[in-house]
Amino acid sequence: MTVVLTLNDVSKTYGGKPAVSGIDLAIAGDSYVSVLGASGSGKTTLLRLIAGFEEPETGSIVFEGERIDGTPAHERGIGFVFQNFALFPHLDVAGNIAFGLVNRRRDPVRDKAELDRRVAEVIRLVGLTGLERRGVSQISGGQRQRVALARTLVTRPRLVLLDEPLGALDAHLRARMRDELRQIRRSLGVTFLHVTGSETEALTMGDRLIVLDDGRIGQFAAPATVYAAPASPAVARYLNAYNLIRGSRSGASFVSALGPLPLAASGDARSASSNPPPSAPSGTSSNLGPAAADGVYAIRHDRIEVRAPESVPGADEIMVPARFVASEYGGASMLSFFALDTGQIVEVEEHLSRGMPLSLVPNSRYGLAWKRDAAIVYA
Ligand SMILES: Nc1ncnc2c1ncn2[C@@H]1O[C@H](COP(=O)(O)OP(=O)(O)OP(=O)(O)O)[C@@H](O)[C@H]1O
Repeated sequence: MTVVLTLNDVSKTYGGKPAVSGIDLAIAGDSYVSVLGASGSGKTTLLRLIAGFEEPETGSIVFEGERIDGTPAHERGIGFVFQNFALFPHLDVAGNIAFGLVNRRRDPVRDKAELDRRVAEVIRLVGLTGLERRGVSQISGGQRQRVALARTLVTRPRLVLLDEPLGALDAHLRARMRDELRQIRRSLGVTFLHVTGSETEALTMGDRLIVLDDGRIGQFAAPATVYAAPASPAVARYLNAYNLIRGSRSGASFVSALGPLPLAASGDARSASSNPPPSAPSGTSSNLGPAAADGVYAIRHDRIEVRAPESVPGADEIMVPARFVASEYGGASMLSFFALDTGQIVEVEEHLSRGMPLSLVPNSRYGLAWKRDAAIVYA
């Protein structure tokens, strides 16, 4: 792996409050890296530090072998695309794309033929052929997004920072642009560092996924690894795919307000006990049940099966009673909400390709069953 960007112990505070803290990171060349995290977790700050719009208070940033912290943004050779594309309204599509190449301080392109060739090349790449002379107010949101991308790519950066680039687009266009962004990146062999608040986008786009947790790196791994084995309850929470139950580990059980949840026999249990005890983030404790204990039991939405309340669980299973509240039909899957006897709401995702789920009656009681070894215990 060739490393294109390294951050060593990078920190930044605003008014004494940490925005990012002690970030260590090595990003491979020719890769797509997504950055996921809650609002305020430091995603934009991280990009601004790399771009050069902010300077770190500690640590160093190395890009293509050269230390760049302290270097002005326009001399770093790093491209960026932001959510509000900030195109020049008085210039047409080609004019917007050419602008940066003509006006950059280092190595401006003044030769008309060379300029036209490079602009045409990138217009073809992002699929804007035929729209070169349109004003940017006369094209669609998706096309404007492509102009913003083209304007960056035409300068041939080795690294492009994208801050919620698809945030302004409608759901259909967003899904299409995800695929296009991946293809464009691959064809150029550049590295994309893409910030998003959407777990779906983060999981589908990146070859690797960084989860930021309160200004620190919560996990940096392949999306499938993060999804299957989140490093902490905070990471699991951002994925929006796990039910989290608070309690503590006691021998072969996890003791919660629901009662003891037996754990898988040793060897099967997936435990994240090497992680520090999770802290209770303010304002979210109701998602975790009673706040008495310092451990967390995580069970993925799609690992739970809904059964008749009187059914008997297998020896390797757990079953808890719950009251059905409501369902959301999602096309390929059904998301159902159940209230446990503790009042905590649990989500169950059933893939409809596996057959039609039980037809559920609101306020009726059911059994929620899962394999003991499907749980992840942070304790
Ligand atoms: N210019 C600033 N002045 C003061 N505080 C700031 C500034 N920029 C960011 N912060 C604070 O730093 C922290 C990290 O902010 P940042 O914008 O990086 O988060 P984010 O993950 O990008 O959030 P969002 O998803 O809402 O855009 C937050 O607590 C934020 O309030």
